[in-house]
Amino acid sequence: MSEAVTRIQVGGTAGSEPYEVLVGRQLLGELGGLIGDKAKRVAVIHPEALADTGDALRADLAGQGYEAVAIQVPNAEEAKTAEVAAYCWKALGQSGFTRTDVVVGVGGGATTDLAGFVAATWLRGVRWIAIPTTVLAMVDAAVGGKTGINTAEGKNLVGAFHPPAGVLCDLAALDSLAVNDYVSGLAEVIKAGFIADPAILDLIESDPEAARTPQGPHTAELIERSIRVKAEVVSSDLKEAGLREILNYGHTLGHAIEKNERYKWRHGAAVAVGMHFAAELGRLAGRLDDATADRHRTILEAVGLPLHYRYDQWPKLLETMKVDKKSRGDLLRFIVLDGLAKPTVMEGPDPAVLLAAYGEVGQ
Ligand SMILES: NC(=O)c1ccc[n+]([C@@H]2O[C@H](COP(=O)([O-])OP(=O)(O)OC[C@H]3O[C@@H](n4cnc5c(N)ncnc54)[C@H](O)[C@@H]3O)[C@@H](O)[C@H]2O)c1
Ligand SMILES: O=C(O)C(=O)C[C@@H](O)[C@H](O)[C@H](O)COP(=O)(O)O
Ligand SMILES: [Zn+2]
Repeated sequence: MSEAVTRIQVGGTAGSEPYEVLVGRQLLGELGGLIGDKAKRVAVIHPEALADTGDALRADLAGQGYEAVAIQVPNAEEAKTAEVAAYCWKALGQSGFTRTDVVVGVGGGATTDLAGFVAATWLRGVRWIAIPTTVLAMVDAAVGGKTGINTAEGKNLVGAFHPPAGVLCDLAALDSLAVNDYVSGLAEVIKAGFIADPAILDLIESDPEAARTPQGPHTAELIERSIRVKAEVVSSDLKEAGLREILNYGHTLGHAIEKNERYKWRHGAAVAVGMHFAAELGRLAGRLDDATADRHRTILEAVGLPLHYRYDQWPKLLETMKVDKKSRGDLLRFIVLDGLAKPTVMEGPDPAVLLAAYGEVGQ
């Protein structure tokens, strides 16, 4: 018996085209309809780890009459570079890709960020469809239209807001994911819990060990709840004029750690440390109650996410945080909580409080 498909609408306000995020199994039958009949060519951008999936998709699309090409890119953050984007542009140019043709990004968040960026920049913007294959990409990266690549100076420093035409989250894809990558995605799920939907935290805390696997009893609900949080925020503030900044909870320090580790740490792991830091910052500034701050430690630790980073790296991390996209001039800005599900912006925190918060995180 096939499981039900959940459809979550995104956008449709403030001039952005609406699109759907589908969550379920065996969703590939939906792809042809999303691509549409104006397209002649389809480029399937996939990571090395999903070579078979990329080729199967290409063959399927060719069988449907499209001129389909598969573009294989490196795994993980190695794909989010100007060089790899240029490689993709070359492949599109060589296949005669026009404005009515469609890019499909299948993979984790690194691949969908790259594929979306390639689609945003090719001919100043062609349609693209995301097929996220990690928890993190399903609940966060593939939804909301932030696309981009890294530079030597930092994370996602080059990019564009370019929403997809549709997102297909096939839960079966999660079965082949390494446990480390599955757990990394839980950081963004937990983020959605702290900033907007505490029921997510309750579900994870009811059995943290089960939450670490796709076979856990709450997998679909956790993914759907997190997507709804993201969908609601980006639908009202696509270009991060205000509200959308709450999705950056834990990211100011998290991105600095990723850069410091030359992108060898998974994004979710770095964001977990960043959320621990943000919770301590909120607590020490007298905004966040002890129980909610402590809850960050217990839930992140319970699913196996890291809480700590190297104490001696603070000066470098502070320097990197200055180019965070939330910074304004010399003003550092952090998302903190005024309480559970009450995210807010903290501007220009006292350097002594920042250091004290890092004192709880560094070791
Ligand atoms: N655009 C956004 O709004 C947004 C939101 C959150 C995160 N991100 C970005 O997402 C990226 C992290 O994404 P991620 O955690 O998915 O990591 P990832 O894309 O690096 O994937 C992790 C690894 O798993 C492999 N993989 C992917 N799917 C697989 C599967 N089903 N089976 C086996 N292996 C598979 C990948 O090839 C890679 O080696 C970061 O670059 C982050 O900045 C973007
Ligand atoms: O969608 C958003 O907005 C987010 O901030 C979601 C984050 O989880 C994501 O990692 C995003 O790519 C970070 O954006 P950035 O603008 O800080 O690079
Ligand atoms: Zn993130």
